[in-house]
Amino acid sequence: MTDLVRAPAPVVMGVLNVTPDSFSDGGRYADVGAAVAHGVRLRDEGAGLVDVGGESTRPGAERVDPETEVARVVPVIRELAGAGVPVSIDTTRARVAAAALAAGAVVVNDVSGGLADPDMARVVADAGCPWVLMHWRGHSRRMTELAAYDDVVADVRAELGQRVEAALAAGVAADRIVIDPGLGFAKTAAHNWQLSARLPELLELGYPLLFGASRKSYLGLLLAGPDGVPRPTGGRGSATVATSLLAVAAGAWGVRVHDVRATVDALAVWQATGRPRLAP
Ligand SMILES: Nc1nc2ncc(COP(=O)(O)O)nc2c(=O)[nH]1
Repeated sequence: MTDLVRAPAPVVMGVLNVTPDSFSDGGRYADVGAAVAHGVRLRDEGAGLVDVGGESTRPGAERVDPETEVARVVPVIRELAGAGVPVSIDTTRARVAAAALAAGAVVVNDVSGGLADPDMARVVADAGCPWVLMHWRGHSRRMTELAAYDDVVADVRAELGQRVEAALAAGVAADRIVIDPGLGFAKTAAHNWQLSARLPELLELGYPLLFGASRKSYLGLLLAGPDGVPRPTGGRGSATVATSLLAVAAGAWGVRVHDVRATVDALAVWQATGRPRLAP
């Protein structure tokens, strides 16, 4: 297994959604050949991981059955792994994760942090692979109810801590765990900015942190024009690079992005400048 979690940070995780309805690139890579070509391109641009997802995680997106999800991701993962591309599987289902690992994936990226499928911890523990535990409050359109926090950073930290404890209790090794604040999942734009500004408080949990802001709607709101219309997803690349770089400077282990080259270039500047840190 690739010990990515011990890899020198920062890791750039390139997004490869093989779904017809993902919010920013839905449908573009539904064809296996196109998907594999894009995954290889992301690796060639400097992605340390290519994150393959077969079910849109967009709030309110139609769920797909496990068979469909497996059919979407396994052929792509098998070819990417065969081409030497390190792959993470973006799924909340143990069965899909197991099939993806068997096809050559080396990391499980679980937006539910293990909540959606009680079997996921066993699959990950048996595989001995890294497991990204993202903060999540369920598959739901009811964003406002789910986005109720006293202090979003303290609450996310506490809930991620619970997910970590559950993973450890299930036999997952501590050095295989990566945490993720889950930007945009049961969070308002204000919550996302508070989490971005206070990442060191999440890092106090003692685990590598993956930061996933790429092209998300809160960036569109920030960049809205005078008419109040949010910037479309295709125009959020610069803001994504900026917030990803700031997250790395604050101590993030990795960033999950669509635009790998731009991110890798920005991180090269950060490295050349001596890897300056944001004061906690
Ligand atoms: N670990 C992790 N995984 C994720 N998977 C999907 C999305 C939704 O974005 P997409 O539809 O562009 O993939 N965001 C995350 C995230 O923030 N963190």
